[in-house]
Amino acid sequence: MAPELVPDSVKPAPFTKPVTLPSRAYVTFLAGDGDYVKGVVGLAKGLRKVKSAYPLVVAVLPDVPDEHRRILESQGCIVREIEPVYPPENQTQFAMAYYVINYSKLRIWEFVEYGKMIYLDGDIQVYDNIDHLFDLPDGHFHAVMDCFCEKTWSHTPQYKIGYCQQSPDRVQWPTYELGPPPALYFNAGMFVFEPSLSTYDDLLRTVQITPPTTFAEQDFLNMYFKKIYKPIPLVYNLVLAMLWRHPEKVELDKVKVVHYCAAGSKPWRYTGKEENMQREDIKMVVKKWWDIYNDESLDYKKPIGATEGGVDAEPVNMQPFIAALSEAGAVKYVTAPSAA
Ligand SMILES: O=c1ccn([C@@H]2O[C@H](COP(=O)(O)OP(=O)(O)O)[C@@H](O)[C@H]2O)c(=O)[nH]1
Ligand SMILES: OC[C@H]1O[C@H](O[C@@H]2[C@@H](O)[C@H](O)[C@@H](O)[C@H](O)[C@@H]2O)[C@H](O)[C@@H](O)[C@H]1O
Ligand SMILES: [Mn+2]
Repeated sequence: MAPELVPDSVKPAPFTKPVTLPSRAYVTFLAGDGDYVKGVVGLAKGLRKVKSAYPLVVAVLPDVPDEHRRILESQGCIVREIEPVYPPENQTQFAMAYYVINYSKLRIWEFVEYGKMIYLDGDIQVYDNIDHLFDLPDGHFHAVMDCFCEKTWSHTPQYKIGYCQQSPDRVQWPTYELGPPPALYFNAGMFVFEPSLSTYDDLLRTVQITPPTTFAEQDFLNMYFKKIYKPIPLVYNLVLAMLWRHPEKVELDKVKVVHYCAAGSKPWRYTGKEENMQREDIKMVVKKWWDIYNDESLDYKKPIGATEGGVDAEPVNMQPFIAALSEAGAVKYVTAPSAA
């Protein structure tokens, strides 16, 4: 029977009405029964390593198997099933055929039990605490600007003339011939947003009347939030192509969030064979990802005495804890009357 702890330094605090702050959480998206679940496990462990104060919610499609959901719950994730969102019938050639399923990300606007959320792709890793981003002003859509220089953009006028918003002076946008330059455009692998049922309903209504385009929900979100989009520094979402497309803008040791979206850079599938994948900086960030993924000290441990596991919760052995405290002389404890 665990003795009752009665720290003699504790005085009952004067009763104050608890202040309930709108809750906050990170959220990611998982589809399919493939290996992206490794990305989400890595993300959960990375957020733990940087001591984030907020949970990670995982919006899973129905095709995510129970075994993967259990793995995520065992890593402390909050697993929420969502229904897919499909764009209207279309002949569009998405940059990647599987992008069609990424419209399902829009379901996260329905998570209104949270006042503010930070969305992170499953192929993202967080290497420094970014909890302060939750304090960004409401009423905007905060995300990092994308880069137009990869072949995936070859269908666009900006790619054809070599213009990129990351280095607008490198090739000037020919306003006379082409009109105003494209609006600032964000990468949809990471963004700060406020869930809202009215926005959610409007998003779903609007997506059904918007012809799909190459970058699927990323293009759609850029169009939808164009008026309130606020760029945040690149350290919050390093799209890896920036390393070879705009190296002068990247200080790798200052980067807080790495987005493994360059072709061949997904750590759990890394072979090093694709273009740019033999770069020393790429090999270093892939190793950093694996170091976290393989670090068992970062696995989730149920809080002491947590019973959320119900009847199967492991009885917690309090003795070492009490011994350490009593050695420190911090606590005088009395044995609670036996319940037996
Ligand atoms: O088979 C898939 C493909 C994508 N995703 C999710 O959708 C996000 C967006 O896809 P991806 O990151 O591959 O796009 P990229 O950023 O590489 O263009 C991923 O990070 C995952 O969170 C997934 O769970 N399973
Ligand atoms: O479904 C569309 C996807 O579009 C984006 O990926 C692209 C984009 O970043 C391009 O700029 C890169 O060239 C490309 O490599 C990369 O895959 C988002 O990262 C992803 O979350 C998702 O929205
Ligand atoms: Mn991604």
